[in-house]
Amino acid sequence: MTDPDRRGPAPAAEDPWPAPRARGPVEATVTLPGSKSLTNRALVLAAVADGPSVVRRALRSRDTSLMAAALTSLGAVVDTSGDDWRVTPLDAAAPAGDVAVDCGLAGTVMRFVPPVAGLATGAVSFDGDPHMRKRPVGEVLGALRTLGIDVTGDALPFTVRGTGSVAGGTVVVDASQSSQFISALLLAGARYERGVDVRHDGQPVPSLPHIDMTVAMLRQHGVVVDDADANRWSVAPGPVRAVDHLIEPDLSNAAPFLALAAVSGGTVTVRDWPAATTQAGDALRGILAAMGCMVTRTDAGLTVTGPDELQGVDLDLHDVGELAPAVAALCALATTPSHLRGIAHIRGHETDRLAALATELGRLGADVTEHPDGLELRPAPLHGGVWSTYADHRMAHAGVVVGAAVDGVLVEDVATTGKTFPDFAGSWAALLDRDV
Ligand SMILES: O=C(O)C1=C[C@@H](OP(=O)(O)O)[C@@H](O)[C@H](O)C1
Ligand SMILES: C=C(OP(=O)(O)O)C(=O)O
Repeated sequence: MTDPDRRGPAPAAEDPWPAPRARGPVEATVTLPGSKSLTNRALVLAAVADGPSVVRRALRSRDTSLMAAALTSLGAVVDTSGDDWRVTPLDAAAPAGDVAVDCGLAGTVMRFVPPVAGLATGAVSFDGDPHMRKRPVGEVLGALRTLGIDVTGDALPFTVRGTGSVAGGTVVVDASQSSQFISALLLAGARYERGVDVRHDGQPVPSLPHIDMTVAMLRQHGVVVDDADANRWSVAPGPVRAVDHLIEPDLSNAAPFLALAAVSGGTVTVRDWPAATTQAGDALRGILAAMGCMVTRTDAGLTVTGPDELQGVDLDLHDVGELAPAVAALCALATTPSHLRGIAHIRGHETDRLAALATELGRLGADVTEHPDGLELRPAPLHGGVWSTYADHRMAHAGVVVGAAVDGVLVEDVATTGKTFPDFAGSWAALLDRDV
């Protein structure tokens, strides 16, 4: 299985990586790579569209390369040679043959590609990294069976046998573990004979902005989506118009960079911050302001200036759980207590993030309590030590944020950031005037 961007093109960092320390206020302007969520949606929509299209300034990272490879194996042509990726959609009539899809550790590949595989012809077997076999996908696979697709299995490894057409119809899923269950069924649903009508039944769906992103992008492709009622999304059958997308910078990956301003009392600007966006990372503006930062958006981008004393916060991060690792790192460095709640679902992310954050922050001296759905942190002096990342890019982000403020933090496998950010270590070290 191909895995070209596991380490990115940059020289491998020392492992464990001595996280560079901010010796004073960091003053920097950064240009971030494109959004993973936007790139992988744009690729899926291009693969089921009615003509060729271009994904401009696509993110080139492990997750997006795996998505491009997966769609290619289903019969789409994805030319990733330049910054703008050119996609020719898959031809349902042309047998893809029996192929294998590597999901790596990408939730978007494991959940968004099986509904597309039903539209190809042939047996498509899915597998991924060891931890990926533990991440939930059974609700999506059960829904696909209800919609008329032959699927064997309830977790990785599983097989989808596509026949080139899917009946579609109504399904009920419990998406309380991941919003991606809903997005997955909506993205390809217009191409099903009866479209798809998805209802959620269960505890509240997390990460709703990501479903809004899916719906907004479907509408850009001319797909009719009814999301007027809570917990119900209905996609009318019809063509998915080919549309070129320009990918915004990844605002969730902005978290560690803006956090650097917060912990060093410096000023960091992230260029090209969109004035309007469906990205969950936009919530960083409010979160950092609540922690005492000065946050301004101008034509130059989003600028954050850190306070003299970082304030703790009491926040429900249910909608923006992917920000939790970086925010937890900031809370551990704050001068007042914090409570992060509503994020039980992040136990099903790249690792059990609540357990991982409690363990790693605790190991460096943080006063942290792990709850079933969150973390409580009280001010405590932190010290250096090894920070394990559990193959989780956002655990690495949290580790380097702590390491910017505390001497002697050694971040294991910082290269795991290649999941969504090529050469993260190089970009981070450059801000702190250090070679990798
Ligand atoms: O659809 C997407 O692109 C994503 C949805 C969210 O997943 P969950 O709903 O599982 O939290 C988010 O955390 C993930 O990083 C990306
Ligand atoms: C949860 C995440 O990723 P995935 O798309 O693999 O679910 C994440 O990037 O924080």
